[in-house]
Amino acid sequence: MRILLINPNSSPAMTRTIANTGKAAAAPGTEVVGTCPPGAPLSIEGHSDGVLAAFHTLKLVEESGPADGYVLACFDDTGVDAVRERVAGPVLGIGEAAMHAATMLACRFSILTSLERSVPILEDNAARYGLAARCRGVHAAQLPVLAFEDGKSAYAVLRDAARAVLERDRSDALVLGCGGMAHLAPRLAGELGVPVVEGVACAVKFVESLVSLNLKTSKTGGYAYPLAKTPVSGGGHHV
Ligand SMILES: O=C(O)C[C@H]1NC(=O)NC1=O
Repeated sequence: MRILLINPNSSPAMTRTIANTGKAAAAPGTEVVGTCPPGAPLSIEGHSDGVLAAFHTLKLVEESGPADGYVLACFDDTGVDAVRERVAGPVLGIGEAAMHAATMLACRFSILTSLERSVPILEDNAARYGLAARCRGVHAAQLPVLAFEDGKSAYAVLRDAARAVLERDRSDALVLGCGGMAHLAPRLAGELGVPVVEGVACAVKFVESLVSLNLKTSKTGGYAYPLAKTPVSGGGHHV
């Protein structure tokens, strides 16, 4: 099978990190094609970056060859609903994937993301997924997204913030709330003593499973293919 793994921001370093993480998680026989949309913001920090990234991601999907499944590797799950309308295969964002995985491992989980501005977006997503009761809190390490490209300097800040969050929330699992943190998960797991859930690998494995079960995105409701736009003949009169 072929999974298109899209980093919706245009950071080359983060795209490499995400692609490497996805390829390492995939089973033999699963081709993971890692890419990012040219023209998208270098990082996604808040609503307007998200709108721009979703636009360019949608264009990239439409210009890419067919894939059996899709992973969108921005923790805000940017553009997931729109891509689901346009393709047949399963589409999963790393936020939704990681949150669901955490509920299978722990009673309560916390999310640690980059900046405060992302927190309300992720809180709203957890509620939309029906997981607000299991998510004890969403917190920011107060590091810009691109800071995670230099794992060394960001790691200590992230680890200390994670310890504080787990203690404050009394959570028993931690979800990494940024695609750029993917490569830091194994080391954090070793130091924190709780499951550290990272969405890129989770999303690739979930999509892989759905494809292997021949399960695709439903086309009878909210994710139906868009209708062609045909103007009413003689239309254009304003009443
Ligand atoms: O908002 C965040 O921090 C997370 C999100 N931004 C981004 O460029 N990739 C992400 O996963």
